[in-house]
Amino acid sequence: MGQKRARDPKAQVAEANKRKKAAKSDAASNEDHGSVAIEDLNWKEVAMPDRMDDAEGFFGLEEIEGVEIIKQSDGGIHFKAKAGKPLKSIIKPPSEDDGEEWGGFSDEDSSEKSPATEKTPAATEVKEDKKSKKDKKKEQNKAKKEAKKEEKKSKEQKPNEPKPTKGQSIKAGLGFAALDDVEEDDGVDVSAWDALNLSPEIVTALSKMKFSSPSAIQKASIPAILDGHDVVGKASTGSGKTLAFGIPIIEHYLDKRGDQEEEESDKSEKSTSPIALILSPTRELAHQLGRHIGELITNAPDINARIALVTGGMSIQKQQRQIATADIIVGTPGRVWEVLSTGTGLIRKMQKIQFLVVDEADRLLSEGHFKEMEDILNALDKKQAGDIADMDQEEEEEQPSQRQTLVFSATFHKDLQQKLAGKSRWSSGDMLDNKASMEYLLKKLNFREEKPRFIDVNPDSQMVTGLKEGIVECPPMEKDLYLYSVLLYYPKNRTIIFTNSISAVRRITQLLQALQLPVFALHSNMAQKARLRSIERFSSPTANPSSILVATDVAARGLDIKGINCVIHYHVPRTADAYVHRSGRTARAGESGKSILICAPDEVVGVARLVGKIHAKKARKADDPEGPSKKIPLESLDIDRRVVARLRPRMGLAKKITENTIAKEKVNTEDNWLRSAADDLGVEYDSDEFDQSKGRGRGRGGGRERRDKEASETSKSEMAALRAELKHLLSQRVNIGVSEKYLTAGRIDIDALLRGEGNDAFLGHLDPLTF
Ligand SMILES: Nc1ncnc2c1ncn2[C@@H]1O[C@H](COP(=O)(O)OP(=O)(O)OP(=O)(O)O)[C@@H](O)[C@H]1O
Repeated sequence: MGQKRARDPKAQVAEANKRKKAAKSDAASNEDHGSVAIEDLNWKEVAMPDRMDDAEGFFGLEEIEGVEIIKQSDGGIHFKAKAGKPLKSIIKPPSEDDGEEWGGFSDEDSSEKSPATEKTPAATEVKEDKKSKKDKKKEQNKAKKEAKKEEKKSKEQKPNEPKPTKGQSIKAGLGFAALDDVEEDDGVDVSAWDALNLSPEIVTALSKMKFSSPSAIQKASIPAILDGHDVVGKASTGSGKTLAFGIPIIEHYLDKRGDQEEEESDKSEKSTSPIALILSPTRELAHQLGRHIGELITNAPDINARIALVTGGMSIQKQQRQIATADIIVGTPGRVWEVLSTGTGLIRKMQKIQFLVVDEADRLLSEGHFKEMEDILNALDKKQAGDIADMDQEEEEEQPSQRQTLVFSATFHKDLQQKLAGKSRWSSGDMLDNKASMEYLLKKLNFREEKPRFIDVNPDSQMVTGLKEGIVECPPMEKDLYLYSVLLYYPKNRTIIFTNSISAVRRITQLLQALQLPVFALHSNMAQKARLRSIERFSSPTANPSSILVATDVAARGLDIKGINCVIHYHVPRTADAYVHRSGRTARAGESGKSILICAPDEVVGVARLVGKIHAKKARKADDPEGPSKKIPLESLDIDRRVVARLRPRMGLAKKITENTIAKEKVNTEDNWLRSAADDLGVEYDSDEFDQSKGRGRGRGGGRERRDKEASETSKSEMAALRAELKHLLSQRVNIGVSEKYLTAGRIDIDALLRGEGNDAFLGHLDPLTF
């Protein structure tokens, strides 16, 4: 039977000293007699869920298994191993301090581990000694790095090896086959990274990934992070922010591994405290961050850092097991908190992290994640979730943390930016509004330095270079028609369409499906697996190059999908930042792309103001003749009226089919719900009777329901007829004022069409849109 004892934390230090002095001789002599004293037993702390960390009475329980109690003649109690178990299975192994490594420390120094003595001069000495040892180790590592680098360089400098051009080497998008095998000799010249003095392992990975030079944010942030600073990084979408923090994390992993190899060479188990916690606002983004950093690890020789993904939709227990052995944890705040707070010992592990990364920080700190962020930050700093009103008191208790805090985004609203840069003071008023909550969280981030390094590599422009911005104005009821027209203008473009509602995502997806376009949906009401499947299908390298993803703003931030050429805003974004992030799904990593707003006339003024705000700084600099123009770079795109007219019939049919399908689904859902409610009540459900009693079809408010009901009653044969008619129309090219008999009269480049080039959706000459 397992034995338990209460552990008195105060007596621990003294007991440790006593135990240590007596351990060797006593253990040896007891072993001879087959019995062991209580203090020599290999006690194990009883694990408690982190939420019960402060549970009085349980705290400090220890247990041991496989022992038998022996009463001694002098009344004392000793223990021996149960029959069949070796004695050593119950004896405490020699402590770390017993090793020769830290020779020269007295027994008193062994209490260095106790928090009570951590700040004594002796402990400081130990720390300093450790530090100098660390420094030495670092120097050795550096020397090793240099040597390896030289070796690598000489290998790389093969004669006649063509150097890739910059454009060739930069490719956006990880694709989902990102972890595919990479050819050993497939690397590029990476000498442009030399100034950052990275480990050869990482340089090799960068070469294999074909990242020939660091991006501006990487060049500026990596050295600052490696030097131990807190960093707030701002750079445009798709500019490589992930590796700007990912590379220093892996560098730290290598350093730590080097230290451990030396310090733990005599230990059977390696320490598994994680190095970094990376928080992201959405599941997709968390997965992508994990994949991107994972790609760096996979391509680096001899790096086995483990990444745990902690997002909703997966098993909590599994995630807890993964965290226990992970080096890097990437997750969304809600799930991270759920997993940490219900786990055992996980919070304590997390308190040892070296890096806390808040990606898409303006979103994480401002919106909807307040509670979980607060809980996580409190837990990291060993505080209980506090009342906001108690902030002043908490302020006094706050100590700068040891970890580095890295905060990144493409957008920081002015106020947040100033606060992060330490240019404006924290307000201490009512903390209940949004702005105040954000400030409160910022304080909770607990930077280790008074002012973090604020690195803004694009202070004058939030929009990425290589992006063209356009606007299509259309009648309010014809957005679908104009959307379809734009899609046909750019038939071989991978496109994301953003809407402001889940119902719009559902409707537009069905509409475009009816029009036989390769379309996928993404919104937060979808099951996790369906969400990942949509992204995977949309982004797969083998997917149709004209694939379309219809999404809410859940896809607006961070998603890095290869080859997206076009972003369409079906609904005007609600904020300027949303416009920046949505548009940033294209024109990534030096590529080009276009962002098109579809607007009703009454939306145009608001849109112009929104886009103007984003480009304001650039426009203000227009006094400089070499500088950018004062004009807002938003092209008005004219869709040929003939195109719109020719597409109207097919759009009419597609809309009818979609409305009928959605109405049927709705009525079925409602019927199912009523039927089960009637079942619960033990009454019979008659839909006609219910309709009459509800007055369906009569009076105010009955119109929509009536239409739904009528639509849902469209017979199968009517639907089949609609589908057949649409199919027929879709099988034909859209004729833009040319008769089939003139096909060969030089107005159409038949050869180009046969080669699969040009726009084969149309018959006749069509002026391209201005971009
Ligand atoms: N040094 C580099 N050279 C070339 N490509 C790079 C480099 N660093 C990163 N990339 C690629 O650039 C793309 C964008 O990177 P990342 O997703 O980190 O951008 P981001 O700045 O975080 O964008 P967002 O603000 O939209 O989240 C990725 O496909 C990545 O593989």
